[in-house]
Formats: sequence, structure tokens, C-alpha cells
Amino acid sequence: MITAHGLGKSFGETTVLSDVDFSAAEGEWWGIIGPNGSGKSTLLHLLSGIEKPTAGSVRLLGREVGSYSRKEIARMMAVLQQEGLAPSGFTVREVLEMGRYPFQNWLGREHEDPSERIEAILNRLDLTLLADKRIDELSGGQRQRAALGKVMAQEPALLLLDEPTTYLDIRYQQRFMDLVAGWRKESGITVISVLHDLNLAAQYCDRLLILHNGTAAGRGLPEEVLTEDNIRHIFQIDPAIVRHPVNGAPQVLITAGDARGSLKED
Ligand SMILES: Nc1ncnc2c1ncn2[C@@H]1O[C@H](COP(=O)(O)OP(=O)(O)OP(=O)(O)O)[C@@H](O)[C@H]1O
Repeated sequence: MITAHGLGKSFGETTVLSDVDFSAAEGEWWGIIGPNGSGKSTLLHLLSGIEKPTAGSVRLLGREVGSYSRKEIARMMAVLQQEGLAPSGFTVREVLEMGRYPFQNWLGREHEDPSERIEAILNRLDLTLLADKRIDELSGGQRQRAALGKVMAQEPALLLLDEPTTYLDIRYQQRFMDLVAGWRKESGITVISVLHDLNLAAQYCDRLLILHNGTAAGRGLPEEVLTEDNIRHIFQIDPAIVRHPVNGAPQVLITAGDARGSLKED
């Protein structure tokens, strides 16, 4: 689906990503993890074509990502950011309709009437009762659900998520991730998500890529990547790694009062 080879990015003299190889096959869910400043968002921006690499290349369905027009890309790929929607005067329904932009002609019309599709998404995301509310009247959790609705309306083959659960409480984190998981199961979309929460990443992603100082420090199944050695070395903590009692996913625990060293290097 998407392949990056020898990817690098520098801002002026500073190199923030170097020599990253990455490939996501159709239908896979990848998690990109790593400490603050390790280059996760930069990698996602390069994969989405929002930023251009200073080394290497990204190919989407066999073609250089930069060779597609924005509208062509939007028919294949959707990006959902940490706070997916800024507060605005648009209603939830209007925001979902905006997701249909890649399928509209220059008059803003589609071949097929999308209203049934939009109603189905509103219903699925429990947004029907909020459909006519303005985005700035919603809570953070509701707003993130509307943002998910917008990318669902876009019907991409590839979904990129940049820390989508950061501002959500634990219930809404689970709900959001379950909605993405259900959507993937049903439609076979490929998902690449930057996640800070290692335990969410371990439970939802098939594969993880861990970045450290702008390089790929490991990749593979969650249990191959979330090892004590990796976590100790890359995050500079002494973790306890346990198995989730229900699904066996590795879960990373911290121990209060165990922090090492200073944060001066930040
Ligand atoms: N536009 C920019 N100009 C200069 N430096 C940048 C720019 N964007 C990112 N950087 C730098 O690149 C490095 C990696 O940033 P990036 O946001 O990709 O990291 P991250 O792993 O997503 O971090 P976090 O977990 O804190 O969100 C950081 O040191 C950041 O300061």
C-alpha cells in the first residue's frame, strides 16, 4: 500500500529523520511509537505527502506520493490529527459532508447523492442527535468523533492518525480505537497511527515501528518491539512488562519514584 525507502528529513542543519525504511501492506495496522521529538509526526507528514523528504522516497500504490494531485491523494488517504477539528461554526453534518470533497466536481456536486452514506456514519458514531450542532458546541470527545466521521465519509484506503486519543479520557480512547478497529475489519483499510500510549498501541496495532532520535530502532509484532531492553534504552525508564490478562498483549508499567537521570537533554 505504502512504502518508504531511505527516508530522511532535515530542517536547515538539523536532521530529524534519517534512513527510515517502512512499508505497510494493505489492511495492516501499524503503530509508530517513540519518545517526544523522535520524529514520529515528521514521518507521518512525509508519508502523507504534506512534507517533502530531503532524502529517500515514499511510494503510495506504486507511485511517488508527490506525483499525485491533492485531490487524488484525498481519494486514497485521510489524515486525522491529534485534535481532528478546530472549533468552528460548521455543524457535525456539514463537517461530514466536507469529507466528500474528493468526490465532488467543481460545482461541489457528486455523481451519487451521499446523504444516505452520511446518515449511516452519523448513526454508527452515535452522532445522529448531534448532527445539527455546531462543532464549537461539542466536547473534545464528541469533536474527535465528528473528525472520525469526516474521514470515514472520505472512504480512504489508507488512514493516517497522529496521536488521535491524546485529549480523550480512557473510555473515549477505547471507544475511538474500537471504532477504527471496527471500520478496518469491515472495509480492510490500512491504518498507520502515531501513538504515545504504548499499551493502546500493543492492543490495537498488528505491528509497531519504534523511532529513536530520528532513526528506526525496531519494528515487528508488539511483543518483539515492546521489550524491556528497548523500553529501557529508548525511553530511559525501567519498565515492568506484563501480559494483558484478557488478550495477552504486552503492557508496559512504570514504577512510581523510579525515574532515572534528568531531562536536561530535552
Ligand atoms: N518545521 C520544523 N522545523 C524545525 N524543526 C522541526 C520542525 N518540525 C519538527 N521539527 C523537529 O523535529 C524533531 C522531531 O519532531 P516530531 O514532531 O516529528 O517528533 P515527535 O516524535 O512527533 O514528537 P512528540 O512526541 O513530542 O510529538 C523535533 O526535534 C522537532 O523540534
